[in-house]
Amino acid sequence: MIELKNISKTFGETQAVKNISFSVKKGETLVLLGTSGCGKTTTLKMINRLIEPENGEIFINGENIKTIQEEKLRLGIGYVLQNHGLFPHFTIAQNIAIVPKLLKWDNDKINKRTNELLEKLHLPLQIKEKYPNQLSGGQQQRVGLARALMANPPILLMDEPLGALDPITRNQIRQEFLTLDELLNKTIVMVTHDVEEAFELGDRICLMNEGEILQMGYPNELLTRPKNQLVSNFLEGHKLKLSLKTVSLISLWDFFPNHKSENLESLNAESFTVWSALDILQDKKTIHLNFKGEQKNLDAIGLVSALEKYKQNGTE
Ligand SMILES: Nc1ncnc2c1ncn2[C@@H]1O[C@H](COP(=O)(O)OP(=O)(O)OP(=O)(O)O)[C@@H](O)[C@H]1O
Repeated sequence: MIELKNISKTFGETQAVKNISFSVKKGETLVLLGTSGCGKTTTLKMINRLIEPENGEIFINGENIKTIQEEKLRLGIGYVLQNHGLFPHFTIAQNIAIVPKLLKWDNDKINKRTNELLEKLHLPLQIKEKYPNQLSGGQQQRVGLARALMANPPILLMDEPLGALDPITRNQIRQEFLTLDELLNKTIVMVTHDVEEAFELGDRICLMNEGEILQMGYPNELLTRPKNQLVSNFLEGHKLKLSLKTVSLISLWDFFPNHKSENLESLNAESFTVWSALDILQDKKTIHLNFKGEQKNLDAIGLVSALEKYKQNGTE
């Protein structure tokens, strides 16, 4: 779907991107992860030609993007900017309608689609007549996403979409991203410096450093088979949490104590990782779970002991 071949970009003395190549499959979310200044944003902006590379080529669906007229290219690519990028003197409705106006949609169609997206993104319809600075940071960020999704582009580029938000709002919107139907079939390239965000949202991760790719792979691969010490060091402080987030409850199922739940209402074990189960167990003493017709009760001690057994079994 998107393919970068030997791409480089230099600004004056700074080699921002050094001969990188990667591809993103249709429907996949690829996260560009790395510390500030490693070349993530420059890479992203070369995909919609906001920046032109000096070497290399980029293809979308096999077509070299140099041969596609810039405006036409950008109409097929939604772009969510760092700090939302809304125009301050436009109302929310006007901000959201920018691309549909270029596509010459009639007002009725724009209005219907706007309402549909505001609803899906949990935004009240009254905000349409407001200006960006009358909205909270989280609402502005959601509007930025709505604007990018309006014309339902097959590709979405997102630059630190949650960067300016407090951790709680950030976490909340992150969860919404994971379930939003509008994002399900999109090919997404997202930039972040937040390791947990990358592991939660990315199907694959491209870890960058000083304009180069350190490692590209599935979250689990980076965690369990880091290519070198730099990758390992980058993930070091997050390893425990990330590994708990990648272990699912069903992989521990056989190690859970085998007494039946008396409770008729139980949760599907398939929806949980060890991390999310621990999160619930902070408030509740026991979780009632079901998996393939079996029911079990789980408390924090049972969970930790199952995790130990799982590790001893070498299944990690
Ligand atoms: N227009 C520009 N002119 C000069 N230097 C630039 C320009 N854009 C980026 N750079 C430099 O290129 C390097 C890569 O920048 P880039 O914005 O791609 O990094 P990044 O990984 O996205 O960082 P951040 O997370 O801080 O946005 C940095 O050293 C930056 O200072």
